[in-house]
Amino acid sequence: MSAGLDITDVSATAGGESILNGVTMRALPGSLTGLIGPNGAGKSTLLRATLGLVPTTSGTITFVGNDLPAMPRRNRARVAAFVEQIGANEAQLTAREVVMLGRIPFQSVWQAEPSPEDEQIVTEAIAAVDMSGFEHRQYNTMSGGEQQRLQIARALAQQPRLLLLDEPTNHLDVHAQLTALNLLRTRAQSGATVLLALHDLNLAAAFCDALVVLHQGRVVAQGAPQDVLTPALLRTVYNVDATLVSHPTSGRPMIAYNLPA
Ligand SMILES: Nc1ncnc2c1ncn2[C@@H]1O[C@H](COP(=O)(O)OP(=O)(O)OP(=O)(O)O)[C@@H](O)[C@H]1O
Repeated sequence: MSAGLDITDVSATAGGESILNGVTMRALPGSLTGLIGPNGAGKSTLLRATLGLVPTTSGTITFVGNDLPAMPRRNRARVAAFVEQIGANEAQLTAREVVMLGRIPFQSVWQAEPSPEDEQIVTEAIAAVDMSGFEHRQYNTMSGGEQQRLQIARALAQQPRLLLLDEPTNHLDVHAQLTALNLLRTRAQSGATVLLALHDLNLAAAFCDALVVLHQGRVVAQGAPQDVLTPALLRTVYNVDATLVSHPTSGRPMIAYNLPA
């Protein structure tokens, strides 16, 4: 058991097919852990299984030793936040109300209004994703990138010890991508365990402390980005020819891709 998220020998099926096959991985507090792998590898299924949203057929999933999928929903929501790939349909809510949803697990059932502390936390989360001017807009009138930033703010407002995000940089422009990943890194540095599925391997290499590679429902590599992102692995998993160089300022790996000749 670690002080973070431990996934041990987890398998899952859907529609009679094996989707996850003996997945064992760990995400530690203080670290940004990237979950990478091609379309259909099982990334979303693994994130959803972690929160008990899809059933598993074997294995254990614990956070700080507690069985996460088995936790009562409200208790789990006090510990773990999830940004799904496609945001939930909060059609009738304003942007601020969407972010306030992150405070619900902490509000008592007889509480009529959010507390001043809730309001403060929500204001800060909205500011952190550069959305302060949009608070009173209807969520369903907002662009994909604006909605994504608000979903990240909602998760931050939950002040989770475990933060799971499925493609959080989807729809974001380059500045917003860097802002979002920087925010997540800061949360990790303050002690949160952050696990995020990413398609952009250059962002994964630039920000993540550790990477877990899923391929056809199995973990095929995990470790530091510079150890995991090899041309051989990228060829096997993504079927691309990759050339690795160092980022001119950070020294982190950067990848140039080509289709195989
Ligand atoms: N309910 C289901 N019934 C049948 N197949 C499913 C179901 N849910 C997921 N799958 C299949 O499981 C596989 C893994 O899906 P998953 O969404 O976890 O992949 P992913 O790695 O997140 O992919 P992407 O990068 O495209 O988002 C896919 O082949 C998908 O079609």
